[in-house]
Amino acid sequence: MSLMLHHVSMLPHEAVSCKLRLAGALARSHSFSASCSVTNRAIHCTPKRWSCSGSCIGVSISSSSRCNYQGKRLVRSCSTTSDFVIAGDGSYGNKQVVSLTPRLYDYVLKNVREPEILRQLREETASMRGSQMQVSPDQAQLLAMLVQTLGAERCIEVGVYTGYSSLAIALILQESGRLVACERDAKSLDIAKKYYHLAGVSHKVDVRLGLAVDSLESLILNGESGSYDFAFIDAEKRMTEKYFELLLQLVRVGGLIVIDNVLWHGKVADPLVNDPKTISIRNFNRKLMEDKRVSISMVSIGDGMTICRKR
Ligand SMILES: C[S@@+](CC[C@H](N)C(=O)[O-])C[C@H]1O[C@@H](n2cnc3c(N)ncnc32)[C@H](O)[C@@H]1O
Repeated sequence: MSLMLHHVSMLPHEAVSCKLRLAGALARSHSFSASCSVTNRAIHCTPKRWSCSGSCIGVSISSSSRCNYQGKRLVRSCSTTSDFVIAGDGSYGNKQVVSLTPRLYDYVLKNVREPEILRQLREETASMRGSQMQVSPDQAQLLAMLVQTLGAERCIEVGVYTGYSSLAIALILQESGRLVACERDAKSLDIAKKYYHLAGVSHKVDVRLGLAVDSLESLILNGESGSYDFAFIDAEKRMTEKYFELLLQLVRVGGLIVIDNVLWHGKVADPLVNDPKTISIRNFNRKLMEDKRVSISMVSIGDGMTICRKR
């Protein structure tokens, strides 16, 4: 199955640029790669594995010539400035939401005030196995902003890896602040600890090596329920609901619990993807929608984060 778009109104270099954008868009929205070619009048895109059924993509070459594919209204523009999407549900009108392209994301990253020590940690981690696990600089900045805005003193992180998000939090915490950092992998924790030391924040971080559930349960047993202001969940995805329940006990009313990877590379929205991790994230997102114990805001930053405020 392939997608063909007419581009009679485009200049040759625009068509080539559009071809690249389409291949990227298809790859991003469906988690697989697509090969595209440009002919005189059309761009042909052939995904290597077409997993799109009920909700498919439409693509617009310019704002005036829009191509709806299989009757749905999710639109990607190949304008030279930006891509955008429109909700498939017509009740949202024609509200256009900007969609990140590599160029636009580079722009976002250029507008992140990343502390030098975080940049060093990110660069050291970049060559390591699992480097894609660390939160993005824009996510880390948002986490730090939430902690600062909340005036948080007591924080918990579940899933430290080499410490990028925990260091961002520790850096913004007041001197009297404390971050309980839960991680089961000693090797990656060693790197995190090295950077806490280099950044002069070791005294703010209480590292807990071991299974996060055990660490959280020990905090509860220690009588610390309701005493934390902020928590960030970024560990084993099938355990997210368990972490959330424990953290809901540990966080005070008005405190925040932020959950990472709620969009799971877009797989949560693809009914044909039903692996255990995707199902568990999808189920968790659905439950959270109904959970009256928290106010929620799902934010499409990084791989998607949901911010929950305990009521
Ligand atoms: C996505 S990474 C965390 C990335 C980190 N927040 C950052 O920004 O660099 C997930 C981490 O959770 C850890 N992890 C997974 N399951 C865990 C568990 N049951 N208990 C503690 N840590 C766990 C993994 O070892 C891994 O380092």
